[in-house]
Amino acid sequence: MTEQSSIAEQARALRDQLNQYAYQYYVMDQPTVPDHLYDEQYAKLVAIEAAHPELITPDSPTQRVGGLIQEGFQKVVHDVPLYSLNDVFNQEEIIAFDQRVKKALGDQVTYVCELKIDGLSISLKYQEGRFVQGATRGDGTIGEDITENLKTVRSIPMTLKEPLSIEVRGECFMPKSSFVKLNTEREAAGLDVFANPRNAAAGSLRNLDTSVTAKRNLDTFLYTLADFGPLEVSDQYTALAELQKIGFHTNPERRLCQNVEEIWAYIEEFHDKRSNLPYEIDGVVIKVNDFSQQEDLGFTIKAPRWATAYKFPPEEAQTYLEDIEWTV
Ligand SMILES: NC(=O)c1cc2c(=O)c3cc(F)ccc3oc2nc1N
Repeated sequence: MTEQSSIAEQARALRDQLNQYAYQYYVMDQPTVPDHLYDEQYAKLVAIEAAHPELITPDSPTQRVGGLIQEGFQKVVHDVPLYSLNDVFNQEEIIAFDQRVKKALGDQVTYVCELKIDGLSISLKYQEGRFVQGATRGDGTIGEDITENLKTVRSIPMTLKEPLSIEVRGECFMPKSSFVKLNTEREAAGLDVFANPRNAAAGSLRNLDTSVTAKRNLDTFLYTLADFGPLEVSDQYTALAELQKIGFHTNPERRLCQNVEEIWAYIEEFHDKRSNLPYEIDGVVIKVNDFSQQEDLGFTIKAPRWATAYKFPPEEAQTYLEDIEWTV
């Protein structure tokens, strides 16, 4: 083997190892390697790439730091629209939703409940397993191309575990700890603070300087494929497991519910747990689990008939700010 190819081999091996560590850390929430070992291997890759820039690849972990100053954001037309959800606010409305669903489908319906992450809707496109485009939801049909910003979000895979050409949708959010740290720094620097993590995530993602995005510790939970074609999945619960298997961060609190009682128990459980979660939620999304049943129900002009979003009462607005000493 020549010197050059062994260097290229070293770079590829380091890249793959570091990307696998990142998958374990950001997607599986199971750190497998002490930070100093990660840092050592990262430094080796940086050194090789500095000496041999031609070996830098788009999925190298060294490309996550951003540094591109963009003029503006291009528009992206979503092939499959990103619909919004109809909101419900109490148990009676959930019972009515369940009755409408069963009127159309019969009694054999299973639901999947997911936490409603209070972030920014994003759509991610992959071609043969490589990340090619990321966009905001926008008005559901036209969004903004924020591909370069999303490349700095560590939980978004630059290459999938399988060479799939797919489009996935989910939420990009700022964890509460990152939000408090950011506002503390901004306060100390005499800058305006962000009102809530959702605004902070939006401001960080839609920043023309990607090195700013890279420093904001954004995270993601993906929850749906725009088309299920390439993956053999027939229901939402399985789809979430598949999304995780191919490389995406999914929210672990999802639960299959057989009836309104189980849905309501899930809602009460996470209403109580809400303030202890490391990210903000503003409710629970209830979905018919089976995809063929989702298809039977279809969509209205603006929302799916097979899903609804239960919103927590507003007066419980997040009060986690009280646990830090604000400089007076
Ligand atoms: N914020 C969320 O955590 C969240 C949001 C949506 C949607 O907006 C959504 C919109 C649709 F048209 C269909 C399914 C959806 O599923 C969703 N699932 C989630 N977990």
